[in-house]
Amino acid sequence: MGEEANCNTVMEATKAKENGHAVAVPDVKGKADDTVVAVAPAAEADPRLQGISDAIRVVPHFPKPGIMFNDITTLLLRPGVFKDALDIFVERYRGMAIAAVAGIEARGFIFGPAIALAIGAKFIPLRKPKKLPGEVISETYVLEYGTDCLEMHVGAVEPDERVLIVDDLVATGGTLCAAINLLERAGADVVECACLIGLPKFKDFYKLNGKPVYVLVESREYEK
Ligand SMILES: O=P(O)(O)OC[C@H]1O[C@H](OP(=O)(O)OP(=O)(O)O)[C@H](O)[C@@H]1O
Ligand SMILES: Nc1ncnc2[nH]cnc12
Repeated sequence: MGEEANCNTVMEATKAKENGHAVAVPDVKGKADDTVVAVAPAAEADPRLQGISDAIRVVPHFPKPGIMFNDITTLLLRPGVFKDALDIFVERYRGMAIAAVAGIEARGFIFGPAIALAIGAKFIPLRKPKKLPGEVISETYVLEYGTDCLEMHVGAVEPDERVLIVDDLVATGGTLCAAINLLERAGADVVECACLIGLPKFKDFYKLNGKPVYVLVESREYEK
């Protein structure tokens, strides 16, 4: 098994496997991992994924030059596609004894609560600084430029509770790493991270700090 990525590095790719055949995932750190895990269903096998990809608008040069912004608000305007995305996650996580879904502010709040309700789990908001009124624990993380911070209420999660982390998109993985750290510091058992969108080189299934990251579609690098 390969060395695992940590929160100060990019994610490490793994070999993925579904229906008996391994899928080689690009090795973003230059070192492959022999871990064999499941992947999201291929677009050919699940037509819902193409619809999800098509419903996400790519906005060039937002919020700054050079960024191809993946805008999920266009997907939200299409209830059938929105539901498809939620259904895929619910189909995956139902029956996995997940006690809590932790959503990352802001866009993780759009998907996380619906998934939590559907699988019978509680919802934990992981918020940006100074938004939560109670006692919090905080985790600072590095962005492309500068730093940010996530906070969680003390007592939101019990030790050993199985937790799923939800966000809309994984880019560098810094945000998910901070979320994993926050939950693990509180004693939670982070089962997996789930995102609608991953950067192309991180698509399918890979690990971050030892935790699987499940991604439905890769981000498009062009305008539609
Ligand atoms: O993998 P990373 O490089 O950490 O980037 C992914 C994060 O970036 C976006 O949030 P953003 O920080 O823009 O916050 P917002 O949703 O509050 O606008 C996105 O919703 C993820 O949370
Ligand atoms: N390209 C992108 N689109 C939307 N949100 C993002 N967060 C980080 N990179 C992003």
